Amino acid sequence: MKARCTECGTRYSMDSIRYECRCGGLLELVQDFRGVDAEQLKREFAKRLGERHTPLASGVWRYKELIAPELPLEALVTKGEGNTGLYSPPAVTSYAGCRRLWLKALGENPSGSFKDHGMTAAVSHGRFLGFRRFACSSTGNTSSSLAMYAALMGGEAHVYVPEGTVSENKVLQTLAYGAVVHRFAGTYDDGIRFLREQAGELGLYVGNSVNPFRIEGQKSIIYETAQDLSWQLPDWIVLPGGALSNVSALGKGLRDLYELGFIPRLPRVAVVQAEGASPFHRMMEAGAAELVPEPAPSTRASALNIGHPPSWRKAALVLQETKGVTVAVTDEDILNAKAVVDASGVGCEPASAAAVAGLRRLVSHGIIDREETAVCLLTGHLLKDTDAVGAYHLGGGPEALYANKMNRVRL
Ligand SMILES: N[C@@H](CCOP(=O)(O)O)C(=O)O
Repeated sequence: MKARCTECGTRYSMDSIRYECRCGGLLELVQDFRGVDAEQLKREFAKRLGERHTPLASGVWRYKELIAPELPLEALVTKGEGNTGLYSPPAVTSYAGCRRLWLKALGENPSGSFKDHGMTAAVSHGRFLGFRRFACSSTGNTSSSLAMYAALMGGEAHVYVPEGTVSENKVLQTLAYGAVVHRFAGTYDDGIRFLREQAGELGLYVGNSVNPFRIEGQKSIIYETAQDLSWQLPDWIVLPGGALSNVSALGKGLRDLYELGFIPRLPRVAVVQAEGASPFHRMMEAGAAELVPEPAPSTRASALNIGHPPSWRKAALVLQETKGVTVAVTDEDILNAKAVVDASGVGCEPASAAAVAGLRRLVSHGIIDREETAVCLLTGHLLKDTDAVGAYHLGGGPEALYANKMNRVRL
């Protein structure tokens, strides 16, 4: 396996784990698709949709040839991740305002978030290299996913979670999977800095998105979405932006599909940040070449509470390649959009709803045309943050749209 620095182009052989280049740039794996018969692969991917109880039944490992061809099947740590629903509820489409909208419900993954797509790849690779101890910095979804896969393979998980700003549901889920939870005063960004400096010394395999194998697994999200839509992607892919790993993985997956001829053109990408944690949006809006980190990010969409997203350079490249845009939305916009997604029967956590809120704003500002079509990636499950649900529906949230449906009755 080979990796290349996304900034200076230096190449590395990946016989051991490496997260960054000597220049400090992030790495990406180089896949060699020469000799791949795309039509034959498409048929194979369609056939695997009917598999059950084999590693290739997973919505990640279905695409193994494009993700980690060298990993033996026995090395895979998998729980049937992927295979999530793609829905088109009319209420959400009319709320967003575009002609056709699909919601990719990534919260239906085994640990309840999109992180499972990447984590099955990272933990499988770590196990293949002989690691038993895994680590991450997290706002809660990465930690739950890492803890689940580490437990499945009989390994240890050490997770670094900021104190006070992470949904308790996620912390409890992580603890329940058996992880050692290290809480600290600070943000996700501090945890990443700590692991970048200490993981090697401590013998820890890092499952964050600075790990290029995580990104390889995560790119299957767009493979699966494209396959769900018979390889006809809509005009726009809209997704929330925190650490921006989902944007870099989306970009890599789109490049693969285009290069292989699976899709005839690249859709445009819209990245939505929460106003209180929007360093990437501010950089793009200003046309700046460097990201200025936010020292104290703050949003109710806790998964987006990130001031220094490690993948910002990769994400900027994706926007350049896809003629993409960014937008920031308020917490109020996010929670109102979430109430609409929840009431449609699909449901999601607050950070995911940022995608719908952002789409609505982009349509109302004419940046996305009303006649265009979009997929919103809903990154996490409604039950990931029940405090947000309670505050909105029972605590007189920003616009207690549905609160009047809660009756207290005497029977
Ligand atoms: N919201 C994320 C932040 C971590 O991002 P990662 O892409 O580095 O794993 C979380 O759930 O922890």
